[in-house]
Amino acid sequence: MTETLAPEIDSRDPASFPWSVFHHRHPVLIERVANALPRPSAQRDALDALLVESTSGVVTAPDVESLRHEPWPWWRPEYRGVPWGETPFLWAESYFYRRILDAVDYFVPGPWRGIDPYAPTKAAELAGHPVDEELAALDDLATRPLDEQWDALVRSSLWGNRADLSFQAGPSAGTGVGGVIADQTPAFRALLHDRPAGAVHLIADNAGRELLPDLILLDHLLDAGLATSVVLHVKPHPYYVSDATPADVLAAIARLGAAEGRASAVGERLAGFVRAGRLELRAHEFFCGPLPYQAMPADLRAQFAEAALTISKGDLNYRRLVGDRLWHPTAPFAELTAHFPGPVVALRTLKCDVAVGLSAATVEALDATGKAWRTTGEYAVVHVRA
Ligand SMILES: O=P(O)(O)OC[C@@]1(O)O[C@H](CO)[C@@H](O)[C@@H]1O
Repeated sequence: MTETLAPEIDSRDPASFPWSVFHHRHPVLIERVANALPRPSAQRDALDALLVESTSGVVTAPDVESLRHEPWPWWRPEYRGVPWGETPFLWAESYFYRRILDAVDYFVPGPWRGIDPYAPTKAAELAGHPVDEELAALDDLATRPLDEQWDALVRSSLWGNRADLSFQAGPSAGTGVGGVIADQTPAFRALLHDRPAGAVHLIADNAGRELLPDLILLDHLLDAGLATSVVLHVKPHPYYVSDATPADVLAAIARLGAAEGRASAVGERLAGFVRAGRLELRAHEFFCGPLPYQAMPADLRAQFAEAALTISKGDLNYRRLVGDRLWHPTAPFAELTAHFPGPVVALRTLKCDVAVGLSAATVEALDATGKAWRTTGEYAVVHVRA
């Protein structure tokens, strides 16, 4: 049993990955948000002020009016006046993204309310040529044996997580795919193929090139009778850069429907599943909160308790699932996720310091490469807690 809690991650050390996120990645991001749309100068000023505050200042109070949708304690008033780097990284990053929405008047009644600051980048990604190529590959896949199709769909959902737009902006972007360093794909397969079909939930991560393969996987589950229904949990509003919102799901389904070949059939089928209530979209406020999943509210817990299986996508969901702590990388995934109210599968590429569920030999081999294997996105895991 992993009895003692490992230290919570923060961003105070200039040599650390979290520090580089605040000091290298965020300036690029702020610049992009500031320039992707023609913004009034007050918004530009607020974005610049946020960058200065979060890299060299102390946490200031949020715009309380804009937090009216969310329980105030999530935002930890006790961190006011504390240097950002000394607050937990999970909290600080979440709060940073929340404050970007304040800076661009996302919640303020008026013309800017509800305008997703990341929409231009998301739209460009969805319209891009690489998406056509990726979707065209579906035609060939249809001719392969079912087992191979399943593996390919899982792999594509897994590696789709690499295409997160925030990651692309960073200085530590990896080159070349390293591989799956803990692979419980057979157990994942068994949970769906060797048990009576039930409701499958998927906690989405990024829009665009991650959400497309996620939707294709969900379509497969419904079409092949591996799930009776699917629930897709997305963010109720923009959050970490490319995080999927309900609008992004609808855009992705439309993109599939407008594509050529098999992708188009998948898009039409997905639209039909939505109409028939077999694919349900949910967007709980907790998904934009700065807390680990262990602290999820009772109503959300009850939703997952009803699922035959929940699939958790991506790095941030993984951090929230196991806890954003410097666990020993061999700490068992099943133990750290025992709090989750039902079977759970994590499909994640590694993009931060959190690593668990690895064998000692794997950790030794990765350490011996001398690479920052935890943060480059070159490595991935498929973890299962049945
Ligand atoms: O959840 P995702 O999209 O896979 O990854 C999000 C993420 O890579 O962005 C952060 C840096 O901004 C990381 O700390 C973090 O986990």
